[in-house]
Amino acid sequence: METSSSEKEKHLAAMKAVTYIKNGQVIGLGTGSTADYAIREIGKLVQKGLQIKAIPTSKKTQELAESLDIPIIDSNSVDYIDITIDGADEFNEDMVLIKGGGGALLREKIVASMTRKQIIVADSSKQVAKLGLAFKLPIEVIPFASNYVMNQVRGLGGTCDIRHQSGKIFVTEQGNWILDANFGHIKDPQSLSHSLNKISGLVCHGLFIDLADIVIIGRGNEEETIARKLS
Ligand SMILES: O=C[C@H](O)[C@H](O)[C@H](O)COP(=O)(O)O
Repeated sequence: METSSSEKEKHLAAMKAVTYIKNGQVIGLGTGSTADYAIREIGKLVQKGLQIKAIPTSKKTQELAESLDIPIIDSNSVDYIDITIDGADEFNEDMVLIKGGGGALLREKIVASMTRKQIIVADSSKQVAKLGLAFKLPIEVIPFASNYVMNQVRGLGGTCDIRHQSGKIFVTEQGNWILDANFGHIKDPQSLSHSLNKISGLVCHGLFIDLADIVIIGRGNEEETIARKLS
């Protein structure tokens, strides 16, 4: 499975993250290659007797969890989630994230909002001094509104492309489209988030602000933990 140093770093971060899980908790399962390492580790712990219930953030994650016999529950059956372990495409020193590279940002943001302790796992390449330069900001839109939203994004100083996959428009699990928006260096994520949230037809954007409680970064042969607040 581990083919490169970044895979090793993802694995290290994921292994550390699962140590936060306690018996009886409701666990949010993120989406992506880093979250997958944590899900596989949770599967091993479940086989050894750990009792948890899990809420997946995508069909792919649900399928992986089910294949490992991790019990799945409906997101509407609980009022909160104890711990979620998820990845990120970028994060900065303020623990502001860009997510959505895999197109799962909407369910990921809902799950993060329901979560008491959101743990982000990442390899060291995801840590950036300037958000938005290396990775474009994913924006989920209702297809009917895509041209309108693109014009509004232009008005905010960004350019964007409709995401394609295998020559076709990428459709999210909610039936929406993703715009990958380039704002250059996102100097004021709060302000941009606020402006984006006001656009009709824009369902969700990939800026996660004040949602991460802990970021665990794999760095070489070790992992490093950054915590936003004590709990
Ligand atoms: O939509 C996808 C998610 O936001 C992922 O958590 C993000 O893209 C990071 O994925 P990976 O761990 O594969 O780099």
